[in-house]
Amino acid sequence: MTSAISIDGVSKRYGALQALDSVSFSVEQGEFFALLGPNGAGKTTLISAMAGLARQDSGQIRIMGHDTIASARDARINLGVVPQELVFDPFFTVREALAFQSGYFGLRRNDAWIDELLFKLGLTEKANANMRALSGGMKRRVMVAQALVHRPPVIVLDEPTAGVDVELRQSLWDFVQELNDAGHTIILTTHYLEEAETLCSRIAMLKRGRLIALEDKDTLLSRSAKREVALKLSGELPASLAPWHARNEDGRIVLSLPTLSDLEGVLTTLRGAGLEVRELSMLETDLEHVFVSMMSGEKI
Ligand SMILES: Nc1ncnc2c1ncn2[C@@H]1O[C@H](COP(=O)(O)OP(=O)(O)OP(=O)(O)O)[C@@H](O)[C@H]1O
Repeated sequence: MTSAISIDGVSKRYGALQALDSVSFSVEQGEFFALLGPNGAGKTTLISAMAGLARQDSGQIRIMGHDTIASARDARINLGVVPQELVFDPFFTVREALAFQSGYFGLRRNDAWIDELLFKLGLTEKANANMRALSGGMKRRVMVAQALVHRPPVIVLDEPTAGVDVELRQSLWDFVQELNDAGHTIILTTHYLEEAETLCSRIAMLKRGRLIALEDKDTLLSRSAKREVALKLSGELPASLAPWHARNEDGRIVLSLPTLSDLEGVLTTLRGAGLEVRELSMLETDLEHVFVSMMSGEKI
């Protein structure tokens, strides 16, 4: 099956700044994929190149098999991008904005789908309101609707929940999840790691324009999962275990073990030192921890 998105050796410079450095990866059809990275990592640059808004210096991007440069129009028709910034014409009503966007894709009779989008995104009552009169969250919903007017199979959301309240965030995710269930491929960039953790099945991480990780969420989590152990002891931690001492937390000593099987040795050492283990628990690792570790260059 053709990949939804295939990115092959894509590089882009802005003057002396290498915004993207030989980035390659593919997103398969039907995936819910997360693209994570700190500010300035190159996420928006990559999305702009996918959408044909910026041109890479080298490398190739294909959307549903269509090259974003050689077959720009076919590539664009297959892609819906919800931009990070709110871009709109303040003089249009919501419905007009969506009709205009449909026209851009050559769709003249698109009212039924526009009505459905308005309904699904809770915008029905705002259909005839001017864009400038909408709250930020409502404008954000219109951005999502705009990206979907041409029913693209591949949908990219560039930090869609920035500045969006909890309730809207949840309804937005329900809707995006519905689209994914219906077979749409979703690529999401977000700073809310818990969103990526709950929604996405595969995660790519960019750092200074380079792809530093690309893995199944579960693999990524299990790479460092459950290797921290919190202990309450009857006395001081023996000096021989000091190298594994990560921190103290809530009156407990947290050890960071290279592998889980090292726990056996730890317990033997503690017994040998005549110490009683009053409490022992494994600490769960969440994506946030993995992310921060990888971004700080720490080995996990
Ligand atoms: N048009 C441009 N001209 C010059 N430099 C640019 C331009 N667009 C982006 N950059 C630079 O390229 C780098 C990557 O930016 P980009 O916006 O792609 O990162 P990002 O990962 O999307 O960050 P954020 O999370 O802040 O949106 C940054 O250092 C940015 O300053």
